[in-house]
Amino acid sequence: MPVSSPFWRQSPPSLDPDFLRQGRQRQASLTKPAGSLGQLEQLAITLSAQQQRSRPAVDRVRIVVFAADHGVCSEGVSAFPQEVTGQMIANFVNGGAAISVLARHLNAELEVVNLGTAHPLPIHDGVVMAEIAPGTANLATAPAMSAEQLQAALHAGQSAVQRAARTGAELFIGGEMGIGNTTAAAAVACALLDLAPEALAGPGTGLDADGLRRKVAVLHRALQRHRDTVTEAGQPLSVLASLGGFEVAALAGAFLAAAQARLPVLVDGFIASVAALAATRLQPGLADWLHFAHQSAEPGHVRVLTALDADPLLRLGMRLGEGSGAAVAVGLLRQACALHNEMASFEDAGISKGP
Ligand SMILES: O=C(O)c1ccc[n+]([C@@H]2O[C@H](COP(=O)([O-])O)[C@@H](O)[C@H]2O)c1
Ligand SMILES: Cc1cc2nc[nH]c2cc1C
Repeated sequence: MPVSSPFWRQSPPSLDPDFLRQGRQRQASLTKPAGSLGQLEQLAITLSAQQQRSRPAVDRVRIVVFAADHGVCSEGVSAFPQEVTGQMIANFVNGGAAISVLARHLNAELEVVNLGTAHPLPIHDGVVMAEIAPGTANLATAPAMSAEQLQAALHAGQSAVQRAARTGAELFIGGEMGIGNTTAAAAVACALLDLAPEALAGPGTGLDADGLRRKVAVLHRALQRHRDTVTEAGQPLSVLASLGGFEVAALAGAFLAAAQARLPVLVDGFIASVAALAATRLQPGLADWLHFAHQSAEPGHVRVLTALDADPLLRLGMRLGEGSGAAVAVGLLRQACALHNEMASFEDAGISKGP
């Protein structure tokens, strides 16, 4: 039997050109001046080509929150203590977190995947256990994870997408929860974009000026510690293993697997976008499958979005993670589909066409 390459080595499919053409023609036929629905027009056209449906829909939304802890927390890089990661896992499944509320109101399915927390948790029904280790190692002093742990995280992302596809999801949202993960995400982005920590580090959950200076110094040490590994060939994977987090790697795996399953992805904030950046560095064709929901208040996000050539739908000053910004943008995708699918054409409505 031939040995197949791992899923992250396989190129995502390209968008269906027939549906792209049909979608453009339909938008041009609707009773509005050409282009007057702005970004909503291309959104509907792209969704139509992604789903290979002339009438795209995002009624069935699957939100997966990947949670994990970070060894770098021992450097004092977060305003919150590490045990909050596990406590929030409980809050997600108990229905009290922001993403729990948004998922309920969207009638979306919410799944929580625990990739490894440092503090023991009571068993919670409804949490998918995919524990890799009780958190990553401290990325300032050691590789955050081994090659095997990286593969386990990528596979955890793929498995979540396979479960989503089995339930007939029409849109995938990958959320994350992990105290300290803005440090890991900033480190990955610095390495991939060759930018200084000052450009990517921000307050995260609410660091003060002293805390932010400490975070920048930790990032400098981390980049120095890993300078040989992160400049090797096969870079995105070595960068993720040296500097990432389990949830960042799982998101990268999930995005790649979603594209392979022809499942459109709505990307959330800073951490999710860094995962998208690593994944598109691995497979540039992934870009066709990603929609960007919002620009986070985390200052480094804009650098990452620019590198991805992304034009996010919203700018609300959100900086929560969990998939919350993406969940808030689902309404826009639904409205883009409704307009595309239900508006009358000039011909049907008997309205004179312009230029
Ligand atoms: O998504 C964002 O843009 C975002 C920006 C800042 C913070 N967060 C969330 O806050 C946590 C990480 O913040 P920190 O300060 O502990 O690194 C993690 O659980 C993220 O989901 C998320
Ligand atoms: C309370 C809290 C909720 C979160 N959700 C995502 N990141 C978070 C960080 C904190 C601190």
